[in-house]
Amino acid sequence: MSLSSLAVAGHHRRHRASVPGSRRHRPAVPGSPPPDRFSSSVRFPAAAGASPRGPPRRSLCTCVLGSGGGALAQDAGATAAVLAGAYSLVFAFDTLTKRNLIQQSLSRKLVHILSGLLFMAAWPIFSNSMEARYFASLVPLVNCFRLVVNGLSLAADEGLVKSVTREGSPQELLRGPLYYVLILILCAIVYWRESPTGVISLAMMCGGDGIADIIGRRFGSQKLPYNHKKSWAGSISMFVCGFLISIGMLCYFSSLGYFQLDWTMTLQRVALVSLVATVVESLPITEVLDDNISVPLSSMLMAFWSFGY
Ligand SMILES: Nc1ccn([C@@H]2O[C@H](COP(=O)(O)OP(=O)(O)OP(=O)(O)O)[C@@H](O)[C@H]2O)c(=O)n1
Ligand SMILES: C/C(=C\CO)CCC[C@H](C)CCC[C@H](C)CCCC(C)C
Repeated sequence: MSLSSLAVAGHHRRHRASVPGSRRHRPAVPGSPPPDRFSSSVRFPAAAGASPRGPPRRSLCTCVLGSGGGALAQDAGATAAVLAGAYSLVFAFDTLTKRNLIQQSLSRKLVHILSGLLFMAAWPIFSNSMEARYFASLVPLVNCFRLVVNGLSLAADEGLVKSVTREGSPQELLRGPLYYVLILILCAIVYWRESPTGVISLAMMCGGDGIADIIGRRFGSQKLPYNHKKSWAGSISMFVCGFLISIGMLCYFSSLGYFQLDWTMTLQRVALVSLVATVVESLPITEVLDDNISVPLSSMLMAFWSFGY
């Protein structure tokens, strides 16, 4: 069964399992679109296993591990692989920073951009079991513990501190980076591959906010009238790149069959979410509320209102 067929089958299994009357419960009448406040915005495939591409094929995992390759083995392997990727990413940028090949501030932002987007891009390698999202959330959870242990100076991972902090002080790990991984856990568990809300929220936090910093620091001479710490260049780049990265990730998950969207409506909705997140990020509230909280939460609220799930 291909990834997309797995997604379709798994998706419908979850839908049948959802509680009647809950937002996620939809009558499993083959072919009928789910009741949705936005009517034609979302389409779910007709029936479990009835992949638009014909009879389901064996999954990659089943082919590799044999017919006994279970969801548990697949999820355990995927968790180990993504965790190794997380450590490798931080190690790579620590090495680049140590060799003075990139500045520490750029290293931090590239880790900010790549970590969450690559984590999200890895979601399809997990199985279609109900437990898959919890396996995936183990990766940011392990990094959460890593940040706390080093932030409290109970351990000394110099590479981590250098590649993800602004000034190199361990206590910094307990703010932006910690909020960041907590948002990853939240989106993986609450939204997973079933909702555009989580995908868009992470795209805005990782892609939009990260690029706003890179562009704003470099080209942000024209400051915003209500916040002289932020600039038009940074905010415009956040809106444009946040929009494009959100659409790109939605295309990615849609192409694998996790959801089918009415793209005319989706482009409008994502533009609205990107505008709201950009305005929130531009506000002079960073001292009170970190961007790694305000940007994803405002995106979540707007996306959930727009898409309805
Ligand atoms: N809309 C924006 C966002 C950021 N910036 C530039 O990027 C810098 C850092 O932006 P900020 O969002 O405060 O970064 P943080 O999320 O706090 O990350 P870091 O801790 O690395 O600063 C700002 O001082 C500013 O120079 C900008 O010009 N316009
Ligand atoms: C610098 C950061 C935030 C400040 O705005 C990002 C901190 C990133 C964490 C230290 C590491 C997070 C790793 C991800 C949970 C998993 C990435 C896996 C992927 C395959 C690389």
